Amino acid sequence: MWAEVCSDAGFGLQERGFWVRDHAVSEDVAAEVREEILKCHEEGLLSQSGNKLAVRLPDGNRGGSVCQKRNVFEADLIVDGAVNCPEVLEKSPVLAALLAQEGQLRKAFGNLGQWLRIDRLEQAKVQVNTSSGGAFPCHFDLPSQSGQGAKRLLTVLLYLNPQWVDGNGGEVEVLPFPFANTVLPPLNRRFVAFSSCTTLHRVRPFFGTNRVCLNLWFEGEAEIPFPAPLEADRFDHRVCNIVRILRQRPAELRAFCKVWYSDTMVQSLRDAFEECQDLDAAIDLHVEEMTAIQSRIAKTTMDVLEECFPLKNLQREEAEDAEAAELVDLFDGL
Ligand SMILES: O=C(O)CCC(=O)C(=O)O
Ligand SMILES: [Fe+2]
Repeated sequence: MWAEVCSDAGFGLQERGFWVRDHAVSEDVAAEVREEILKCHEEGLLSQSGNKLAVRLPDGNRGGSVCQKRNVFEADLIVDGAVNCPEVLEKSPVLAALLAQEGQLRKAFGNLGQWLRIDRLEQAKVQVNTSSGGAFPCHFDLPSQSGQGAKRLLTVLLYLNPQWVDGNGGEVEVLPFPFANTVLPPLNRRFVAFSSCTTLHRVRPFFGTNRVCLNLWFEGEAEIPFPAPLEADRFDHRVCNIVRILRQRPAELRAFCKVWYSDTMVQSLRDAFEECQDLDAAIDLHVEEMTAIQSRIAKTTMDVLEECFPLKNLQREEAEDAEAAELVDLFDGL
């Protein structure tokens, strides 16, 4: 049921940590799965989605407070590798068959090379954003029990939105530092895969009717670091050095992203949650933590990154320069 994962996936995943493929399932499968998920939603089998926002508690400790996301409904079908919501799967035979074939995906990702092995489908979720701003704040898909044993590696999203048009919003925005932010419309049959623990992403506010998607989280092993170090001959060598260090230490990369994407993170929190005390407390804590991290980053590092962001391929830049020079020649004689 799943289309082949082609070889350019390996390149995208290793270099940028994400990869996009259209036509990932057939038109018929997409239509049937969408219908099944919407029917389950109509029958009340999906519940409103919440996030635990990190806040500073009155006793000074760091704690969590659950806030509901506006107009986002979901059901976890598989949790820790086991069926969690049998009532949704019983009513959704095509979705159940698609999930039963997740091994095809694992095998296809495994065929990308020795550097990647996907072991099991750890979690699966269906989700409906029902307009009027359903959004997700910037986040990483960290496993809930982020202890030693947790091996969550790859997030896969499948969008089922045949009516989506420009202006509906609900795009997933991937922030694959140090490359440019990538805004991906949730197009029907589109499949987006990324490294779960190192790819910052958010969902922009949605204003259409019923944005449907299937979320899969896979466990596995990848050559470390994942994504890989940048190829030194293709990019600015100073950025390659900084990125190599950050990618080797995913927790540092995530901390760095709090600084680099600070404004986007704050805006995404405001987009996803109603104005409330907990939201203000979460933003205050973000600013506090961001400021502490910022003080640990050397000014020269920030200067280099600011000069080069978003990172461009050196060869392509040279080709663009040559093209621009040709144009100058062309117009010189006029
Ligand atoms: O709705 C989407 O496009 C992605 C949702 C997401 O990021 C999540 O559930 O972790
Ligand atoms: Fe996510």
